[in-house]
Amino acid sequence: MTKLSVNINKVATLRNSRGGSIPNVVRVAIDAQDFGADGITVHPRPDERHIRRRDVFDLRPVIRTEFNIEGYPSPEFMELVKNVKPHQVTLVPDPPEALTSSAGWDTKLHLSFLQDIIGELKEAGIRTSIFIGTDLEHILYAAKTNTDRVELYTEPYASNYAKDREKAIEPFVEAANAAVKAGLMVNAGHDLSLENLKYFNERIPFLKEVSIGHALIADALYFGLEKTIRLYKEQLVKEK
Ligand SMILES: CC(=O)[C@@H](O)[C@H](O)COP(=O)(O)O
Ligand SMILES: NCC(=O)COP(=O)(O)O
Repeated sequence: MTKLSVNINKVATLRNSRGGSIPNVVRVAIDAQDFGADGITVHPRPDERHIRRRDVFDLRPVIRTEFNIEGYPSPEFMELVKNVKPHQVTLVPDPPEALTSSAGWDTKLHLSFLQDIIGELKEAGIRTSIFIGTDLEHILYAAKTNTDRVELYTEPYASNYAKDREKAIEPFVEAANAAVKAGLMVNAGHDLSLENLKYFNERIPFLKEVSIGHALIADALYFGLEKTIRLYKEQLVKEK
């Protein structure tokens, strides 16, 4: 079954808005795993707008599922992840001022850089994933980086889902098949939600993991975290 990694960036956003420790990010990570999350994802951005460096160290010992840390592989980021040693690092090409992640890597242009970074992470015993779009050449070059996985950037799917879901999913099915053919495993994330997740998972049945944060935390404001995680997990159950 496709694993659900809950991204708790937005819990930290709420906490930081008042400068205290409510909601408690570590408590939410513990409870999210108790409620069925298969992993916890964080994206410690350089400006610490939500997840802070301190959070990453505080979270590590309470992760009994999988810890996925996303980010641009700056020297500071690499020092952090090699220190913390999460199960997986997802490399994202975001510039420091990015509002959110809005593109995957040009793996052809950055091949040598990514090969070096992935070599360092693998040497540290960390599974690697590259955040990527559906350009088939980028998928092929991702395989040349020696990464374990790619994470398909799903915002274009989410934003076109309501208009025409068959059209929206097509490039992702093609890219996912090309990735598997190139020996890569496939993750996915960004703007996945209760509305669009089930169809995405049905059409790409070999998906290893989805990481979901913004919509899931927003849904938790209405349904509560436990019910919300259950609802998202239900979207990932494969029909017999
Ligand atoms: C890589 C990705 O698509 C998301 O995890 C992104 O990291 C979300 O970042 P924000 O929570 O800062 O929007
Ligand atoms: N890698 C995607 C992720 O972790 C969460 O993205 P979003 O659900 O907050 O858009």
